[in-house]
Amino acid sequence: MKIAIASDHAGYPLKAVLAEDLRALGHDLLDLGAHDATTSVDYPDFGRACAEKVASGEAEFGVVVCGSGIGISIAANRVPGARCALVHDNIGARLSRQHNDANMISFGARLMGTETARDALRAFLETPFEGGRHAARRDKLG
Ligand SMILES: O=C(CO)[C@H](O)[C@H](O)[C@H](O)COP(=O)(O)O
Repeated sequence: MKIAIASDHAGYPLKAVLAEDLRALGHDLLDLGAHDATTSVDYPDFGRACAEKVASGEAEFGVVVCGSGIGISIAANRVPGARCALVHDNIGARLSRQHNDANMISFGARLMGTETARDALRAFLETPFEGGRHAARRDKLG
């Protein structure tokens, strides 16, 4: 799958780990930065850039990371067509796909463990949207 990934400086260390996992799984990665943890950058720029790749169809899914996961998910969700879920664990990752058809996932690198994020990302990618009663609700998200 083509997957876009982005972070700010705070999210960079976790983004690097997740990007490596995605490559190892054979996904085609579009890495939109940031490219180091020391240069301070602004999460809205990276959340928007990633969401635009997903909304345009250039990427099937998007992964975004900042310190808390909050700011970069807010930025992503301001792009029409992006459904970015701020996820803290495996069950949230699964539900974001099953019920919300989320096409982006957001993590807080300063708030969650690396292994939990790795596990949640795998769960997100392997879980299908359930459709049914959830489809009309998803459509109402715009
Ligand atoms: O914006 C955020 C909160 O949603 C992110 O966690 C940022 O990564 C954080 O604010 C960056 O903070 P810093 O003190 O500039 O490193």
